[in-house]
This record gives sequence, C-alpha cells and structure tokens, in this order.
Amino acid sequence: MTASHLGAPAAAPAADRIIAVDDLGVRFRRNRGSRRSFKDLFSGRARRGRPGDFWALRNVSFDVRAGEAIGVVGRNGQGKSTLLKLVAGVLFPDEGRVDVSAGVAPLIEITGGFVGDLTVRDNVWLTAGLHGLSKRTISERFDSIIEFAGAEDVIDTPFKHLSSGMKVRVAFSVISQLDEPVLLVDEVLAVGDKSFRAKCYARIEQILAEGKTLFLVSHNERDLRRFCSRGLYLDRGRLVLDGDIEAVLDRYNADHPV
Ligand SMILES: Nc1ncnc2c1ncn2[C@@H]1O[C@H](COP(=O)(O)OP(=O)(O)OP(=O)(O)O)[C@@H](O)[C@H]1O
Repeated sequence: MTASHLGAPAAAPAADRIIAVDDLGVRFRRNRGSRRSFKDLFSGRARRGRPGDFWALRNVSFDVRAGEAIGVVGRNGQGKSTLLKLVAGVLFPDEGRVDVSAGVAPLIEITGGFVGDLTVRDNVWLTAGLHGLSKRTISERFDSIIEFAGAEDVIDTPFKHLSSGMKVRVAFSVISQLDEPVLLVDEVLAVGDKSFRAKCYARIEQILAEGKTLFLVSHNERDLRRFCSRGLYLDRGRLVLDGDIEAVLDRYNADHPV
C-alpha cells in the first residue's frame, strides 16, 4: 500500500523524500569587514559574546518530495538565498541538517560557479563536466546550450566580459540542460530580457513536466503562481509558513501590504 492510500502524511515518506531540512540554523557575522579595535583584541568578553553575530536562518525544518515546485518568498534579506545555498551545498549550517539525496543544479548567483577568466566555451564544459555529464553528452548538447542562450558570438569571449544579461542567459542555458533532479533558481530570471524570459519559462515548464524538483526564489507573484504549488515564507530567518502557494502569498501580502 502506498502512503497516499493512508491520507496525506505530515512528513514525506522516506522513499519519496528528496530533501530533508531539520532544525536548520546559519549564523553570520554582521561586521566581518570592520576592523576590531585595539582594545577588542585584548577583550575576551568581546570575542566570546560576538556581538555582531546574527541568525540568518534558525529552526527551519521541512521535507521536499521529488517533483515538487516550491516558491520561496520573503522581504529582502530574510534568508531566502541562504536557504538555497544550503540546499546547493555551497554553505554549511551552524545548526541542524540538510540532507539532499539527489544532484542539484543551482542558478543562485548571476556568475555563481562560472569562472570569469575562462571563455563561455570552457565554462560550459567545466560546469557540465562538474555536474557529471560525459564528454560525449556535452558535445551533443553544446550547440543547443549556446543556441538557447543566443551566445554564438561570444563563445570564445571570457565570461567576465559578458553583459550581465548574457551571463544569466549562458548560466541558465547550461544549468537547465544538466541532468540533475533538483533545480534551484534564485531571482536571476529578472535580469533577462522579455523574449529570453519567455524561453526560460517554457524551459522550466518542460523541466517540471519531466518530474524534476524546483526551488524558485522570486519577488514576482505571477512567476510563483505559474510554477509553484507550494510556498515557503521566510521572515527574519524563521519559516513563518509552509503551505499552498496561494496561502503563503496571501499571508505574505497581509503581513507586508504595499
Ligand atoms: N556571507 C555572509 N556574511 C554575512 N552576512 C550575510 C552573508 N550572506 C548573507 N548575509 C546576510 O544574511 C541575511 C540573509 O541574506 P539572504 O541573501 O539569504 O536574504 P534574501 O532573503 O535572499 O534577500 P533578497 O531578497 O534581498 O535576495 C541578510 O541580512 C544578509 O545581509
């Protein structure tokens, strides 16, 4: 008998579960860049107390089933990108656990993972290779990656010389043609022009139809409603609401009316 015969379980059964986040906490130092005073250097109290520390995320727990599309909402600076970085495994928690039982394709910072001094061609090979695609598969997909991005004229240009829009186009094109079961998209779509955004939306729909799992951070409610069935609402690093995307957006809008 499958779990669905027993009614909706509170937590995803282990077999279905692709991501498990348990009591997650991440602490940052607000003033890392500021100089310590001479007096601070000799003050044990200042070091122990670490007054600049704050929790960017705390007590965050949720499970994700394979194939879910989750929108992450919240005001600026409330922990959304930090959460995606933890799922991507590029940041480690100070408390709790994040277990991800599948490969993750992250598009979480415009230039994230791309090497500025390498050409577009080399970056495509590097990123696709790091995500486990064979040389043969990369060769087969290379032209379509470049074509989707509209990057034919900049194939041999160093990535750092691309416009910010073109960087996003190349990054999205590569990331969305990997075989990883989980896709993380943080805001970056806002940078592309209208026609590229339309292509991205079609690609995301295709990815969801293939049964992949999506995390989308966005301030665009239309995008969130279009792709996501579930929402996570973060405020001050806490998970205020985990539920149906409509309920999550209603609550967010009620808490923060324009
Ligand atoms: N490496 C870091 N060191 C110190 N503070 C950080 C670091 N990364 C993020 N922060 C801080 O942690 C908090 C959460 O940041 P995060 O980027 O997760 O917010 P966000 O919800 O994604 O915001 P936005 O909507 O503006 O993208 C912010 O106060 C941010 O300044």
